[in-house]
Amino acid sequence: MAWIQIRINANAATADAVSDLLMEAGSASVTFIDAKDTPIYEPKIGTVVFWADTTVIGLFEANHDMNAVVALLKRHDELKDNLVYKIEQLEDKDWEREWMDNFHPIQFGERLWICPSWRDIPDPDAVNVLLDPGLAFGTGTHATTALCLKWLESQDLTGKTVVDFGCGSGILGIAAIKLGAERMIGIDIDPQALEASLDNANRNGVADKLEVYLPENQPEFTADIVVANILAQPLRELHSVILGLLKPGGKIAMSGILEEQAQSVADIYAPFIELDDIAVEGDWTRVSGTKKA
Ligand SMILES: C[S@@+](CC[C@H](N)C(=O)[O-])C[C@H]1O[C@@H](n2cnc3c(N)ncnc32)[C@H](O)[C@@H]1O
Repeated sequence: MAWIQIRINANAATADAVSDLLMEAGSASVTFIDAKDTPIYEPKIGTVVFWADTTVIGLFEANHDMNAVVALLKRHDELKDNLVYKIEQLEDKDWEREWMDNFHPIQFGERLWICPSWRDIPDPDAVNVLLDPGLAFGTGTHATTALCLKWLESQDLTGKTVVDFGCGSGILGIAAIKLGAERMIGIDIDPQALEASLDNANRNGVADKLEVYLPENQPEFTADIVVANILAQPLRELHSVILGLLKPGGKIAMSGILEEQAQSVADIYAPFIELDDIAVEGDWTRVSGTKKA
């Protein structure tokens, strides 16, 4: 099917209203993107926070009357005199397939492969994780996930209990199980991430070793290993929660940390963790170490 999209320059105050108007105008989907690459640190659960410069994109069938869409948007008080937008005809292609076509098996370290579940496994003798991220984050293509996967691949996980804090697709915890861990506990604020993690655990035949929880439901326990690929701000703010999940002598790897933020994360964890050297991949880093007794 052919599609047409409208991109509207909005801000934190208008993005929600623009989205509502696009839906009212018949948009098949509305997407928000950061116009200026400014990270938003974790909002409180139940709140929606937009970037100061947010682009709102509405997708319509190609024959939709876009003049009517623009007219509707201009009825909004803050948009009527300064609506900045761009209408683009999209190439007619199968967008879902396009994404799938671009996701290929990737190797991490010596043993580990992340394989899209719809592709052939390149090396049947390797440690293979079959993955379909669904609506959750985590395919292995992002440097932050890659930093954690390489770290997990370098550890002896045999018989260990692993916490995947911010589990997304479950990629890190499931890789840990495939690398020998006995039990994985996934924690995420997003119910879709818990669902994707369970689906991927089933796909890999390891569902009996995996438990997933929203933070408010997680039981009390401590683990041998914690991996947390969230962002620097929540890693700093939640340091006592995250450290509370780790046994003395246990190991932790954290990512989602930009290079300029790494020292501030390391400083907060240094009193409790014997830190390794900070690992860097592109703009992103990994802070890791061993919990002091
Ligand atoms: C960057 S993704 C990482 C997904 C996957 N672990 C990976 O490495 O690719 C971050 C995940 O952390 C979750 N998250 C963010 N803040 C969190 C918090 N405070 N507690 C638990 N999960 C959180 C998000 O919902 C998201 O699924």
